[in-house]
Amino acid sequence: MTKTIRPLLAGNWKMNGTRASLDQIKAIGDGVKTPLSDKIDTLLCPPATLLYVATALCDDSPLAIGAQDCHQQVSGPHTGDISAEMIADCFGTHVIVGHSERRRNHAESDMLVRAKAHAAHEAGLTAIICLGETAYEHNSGQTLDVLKRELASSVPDDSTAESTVIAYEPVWAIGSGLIPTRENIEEAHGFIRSELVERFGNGGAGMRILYGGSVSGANARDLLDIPNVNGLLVGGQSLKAVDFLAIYAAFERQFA
Ligand SMILES: O=C[C@H](O)COP(=O)(O)O
Repeated sequence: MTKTIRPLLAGNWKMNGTRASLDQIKAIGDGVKTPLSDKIDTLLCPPATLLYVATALCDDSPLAIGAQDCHQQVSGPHTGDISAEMIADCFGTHVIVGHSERRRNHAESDMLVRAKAHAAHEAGLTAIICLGETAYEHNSGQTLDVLKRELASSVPDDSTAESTVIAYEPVWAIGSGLIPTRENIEEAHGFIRSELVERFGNGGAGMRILYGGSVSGANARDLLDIPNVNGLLVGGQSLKAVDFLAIYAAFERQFA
């Protein structure tokens, strides 16, 4: 772990959560109010329907609230979409773009992801840009080729350490209970770091690289111990406060 990079614990609720789940958001917001919260950034991305209420609910908490996607344009005839400006208007500070579920379910290309990340930057949001190989690509030794292509095509030129977070999420590890080996994660994150430094210099050296895919309270500390893992992007285990806070506790142990 590069200790000078401030770690980030981010939760992605995906298409889960209704008003009945607001008590979980409140409990997470309260649970991350600890003496170490000045060393660890925390973020929760509920569905867009809960975004505005969630930001109000966590007003007095260090927990940031973000969205799971944005349109690449500011406004216009795009039924069902939301813009980065709308997220900022709800006091959201981050937006996930290029998650593999959107790349797969909505045929999102690298260039579209790049445009969405750029739109996020223009709105003053931090873009969390997701990358990662499929099981086939993993098994056929193409992981680094995929990461190289996705980094070059999905990350906009205006990216900085403040405006951009990279999330490495092997598609086959998402929701499967499977996790790459420590060596695989170290290699992937080290490769991402070297590509970022080559392209963005100091900005790339300071950019956070999160690992995502079957993260839990049981494996979080081991993951955080891997060089260039600057935080975690959590799906299923972010839905309940008790699970998310168990992962937060691993951050506290690692960075105390
Ligand atoms: O955005 C989160 C990831 O897709 C990971 O999901 P998961 O923790 O349920 O495997």
